[in-house]
Amino acid sequence: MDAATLWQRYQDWLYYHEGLEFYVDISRMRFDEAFVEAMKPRFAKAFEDMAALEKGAIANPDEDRMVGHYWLRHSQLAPTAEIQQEIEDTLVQIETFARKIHSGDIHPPDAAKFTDILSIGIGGSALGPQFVAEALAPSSPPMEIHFIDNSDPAGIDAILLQLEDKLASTLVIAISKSGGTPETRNGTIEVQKAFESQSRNFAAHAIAITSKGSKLDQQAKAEGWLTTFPMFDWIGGRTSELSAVGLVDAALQGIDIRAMLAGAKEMDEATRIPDIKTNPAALLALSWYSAGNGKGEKDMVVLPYKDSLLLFSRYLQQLVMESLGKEKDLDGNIVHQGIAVYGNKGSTDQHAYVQQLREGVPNFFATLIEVLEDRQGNSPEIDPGVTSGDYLSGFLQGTRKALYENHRDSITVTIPQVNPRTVGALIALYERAVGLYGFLVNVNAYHQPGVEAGKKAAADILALQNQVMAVLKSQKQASSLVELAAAIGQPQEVEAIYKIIRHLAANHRGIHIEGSLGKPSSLKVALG
Ligand SMILES: O=P(O)(O)OC[C@H]1O[C@H](O)[C@H](O)[C@@H](O)[C@@H]1O
Repeated sequence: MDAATLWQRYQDWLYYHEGLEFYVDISRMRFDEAFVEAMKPRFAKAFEDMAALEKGAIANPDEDRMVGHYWLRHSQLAPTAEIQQEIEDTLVQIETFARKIHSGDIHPPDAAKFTDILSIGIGGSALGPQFVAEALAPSSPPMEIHFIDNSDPAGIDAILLQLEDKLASTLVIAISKSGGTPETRNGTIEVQKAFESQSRNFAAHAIAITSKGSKLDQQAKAEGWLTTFPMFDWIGGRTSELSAVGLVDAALQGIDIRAMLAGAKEMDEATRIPDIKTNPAALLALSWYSAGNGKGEKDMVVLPYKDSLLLFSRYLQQLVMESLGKEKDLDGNIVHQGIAVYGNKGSTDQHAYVQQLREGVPNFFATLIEVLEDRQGNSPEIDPGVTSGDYLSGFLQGTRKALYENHRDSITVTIPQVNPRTVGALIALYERAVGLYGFLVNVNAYHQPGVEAGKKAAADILALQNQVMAVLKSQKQASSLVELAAAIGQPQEVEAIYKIIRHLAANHRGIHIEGSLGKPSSLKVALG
């Protein structure tokens, strides 16, 4: 395509949202008008399905659930007055709580104010709060946030070490929709023990964000935690950033949560329009479909050219991959759908893997996120008349051009600044694009049956470990791994038992080993 035709294509396809000053440019995705025409009937159906979802249809049929994250920022859209009231009450509850924490009206037993937040959660109960903290926390926030998002003991230690001298003024927020996720439970128990080791009353430092009646909810109520915030049944983990899950952390850090919600609401209005060309989420879904043939044949590489948006690609990884990565479509056909997402930030990644993007296996399309404002205030000159921000902007344009010239497509999303309103809008844009794409390829974007298999297998390993320990306790002589497996009645699990023993031995858990760990068949294992 010559320069004049490309410039015309740019102008023809450029989306601009006046109020949000938000641009989406899909001109560097190589689809043609015939493709757009062919997609129109599918989009017409997707727009209808989306409208039904927003009205409260059971859009997550396997779990028999409504899908209501759009109501969070426009409560009047909720299908019942009761849900509308719950949304509004929770928002007021969050704001009142944050105000009282900041003022010291609610304070810990041994300090005048809470100074730090320890947010414990995983998946959708961590990624949104982490992304928003990185993007929006002010330079001197009223409270500093820390996260535990794994069951890694060394990771937990690192966070507890940071907080060792500040536990007296630390507010712990346990976040789990189900209230039973093991990683979150483990982190919470370890933190509870850390408080107890300093003879502090954990309950007076803790709040929970969880579904009503969950195990976590019951624990918080039974132990008299400071308060609880509800996680609604009709909100999925990966679309929960604008529910209490994300808003409590954000409000406590002094982030304007009403502005986040307002930005999301404005974007929702723009992405509700049932017309491909004037709907930015439809433009993204169209581009994803064209890049990967509607089968996810190309990965989505996300490159925000702004350090504070570093975690956006990680956040999108769950939103896109957990929503779209499905074995079966809604009719039960095996489809193996999905779109792989990865990325960190530009131009940093230019010096890491852009070499492969430009010249290597062409199995991706890029999404470049551009922020127009370089920094608040003036920039020093690096070269005469040139700032660091000019370089960054040049690198973005350069990468886009170099990729396109070598037949690598890209989308560019441009926002004026990173602020609560634009971040809310970005979240809403991608939530809607994922929803529309899910309808286009006919998958349930709101369940995650595949995650359960791994969770169940992990629980089986822990059960096996208990059985191994019970057998070892009852035996005087050392046993081989094969003998142990036979004693448990699970001869097929020798390899799993070997790995359990190796892990226990590395952690001083009373296991005595003879033989070489490098030669599993040589091992004799006993307690003591
Ligand atoms: O909020 P929770 O119930 O603890 O769930 C946390 C996460 O765990 C699961 O494995 C799901 O796949 C995620 O969608 C969810 O966000």
